[in-house]
Amino acid sequence: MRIDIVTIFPEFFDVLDISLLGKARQTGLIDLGVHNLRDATTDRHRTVDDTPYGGGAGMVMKPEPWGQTLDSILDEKKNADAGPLVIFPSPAGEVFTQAMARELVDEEHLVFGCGRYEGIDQRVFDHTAIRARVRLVSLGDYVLNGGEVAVMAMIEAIGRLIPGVVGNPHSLVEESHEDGLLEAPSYTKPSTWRGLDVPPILLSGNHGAIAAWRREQQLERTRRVRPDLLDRAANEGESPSARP
Ligand SMILES: N#Cc1c(-c2ccc3cc[nH]c3c2)n[nH]c1N
Repeated sequence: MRIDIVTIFPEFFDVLDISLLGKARQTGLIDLGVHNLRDATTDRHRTVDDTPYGGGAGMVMKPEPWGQTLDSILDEKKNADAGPLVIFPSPAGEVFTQAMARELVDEEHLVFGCGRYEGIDQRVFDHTAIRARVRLVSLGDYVLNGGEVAVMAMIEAIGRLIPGVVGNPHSLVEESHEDGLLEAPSYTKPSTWRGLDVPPILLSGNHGAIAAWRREQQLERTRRVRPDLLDRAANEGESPSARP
């Protein structure tokens, strides 16, 4: 997978040199390009923002540096459907979910555009949508100062699903949200710790009973902590376990 990131804080993504994603880059599973939006400016101060038309607090990101930077990433010869998917993190976007991560891991090329200030001039989204598929995506219902944190989270959630990135692919299946439920509690040695025992079923060796116990734990935890996930599954006509 090719990933391009447009940002005014390129050093923010230095962390993608380490851990599993860093290894994925070394082995060629992920090809990453980070583009400093200020490199597309022409003034001495490398200005990327200006005051908003219509007034209002804060500053808006100018369209010109975005247009020039995206020109260097998007292949004009490809039609919009054949080219990369351009994702702009935005509090006004569709909420990012594990299902979306699973959908996006099949993309050959993702471009992430990190806004700052009060956001990006709307014409950047409109013009980009002429030449590429565009999605505004939100990390959740809270306010961040820019798109970089959201892009980091999305890249990790998507990148770890690329075959070969995570050592044991089976571990991807038994995680929260993979089957529409929260994961069951986990335990390891010692069997007693500070007077707290591991549930005896987990020491029984009865794998069928262990699987049933874990399933019940998932359902109980999801009912208690995230009943909305059960509602979502019901509305989508799926049993929580029905993950494609
Ligand atoms: N994704 C996401 C976001 C943001 C966000 C994204 C981009 C910019 C650019 C300026 N401020 C931003 C906030 N806030 N909350 C979320 N869940």
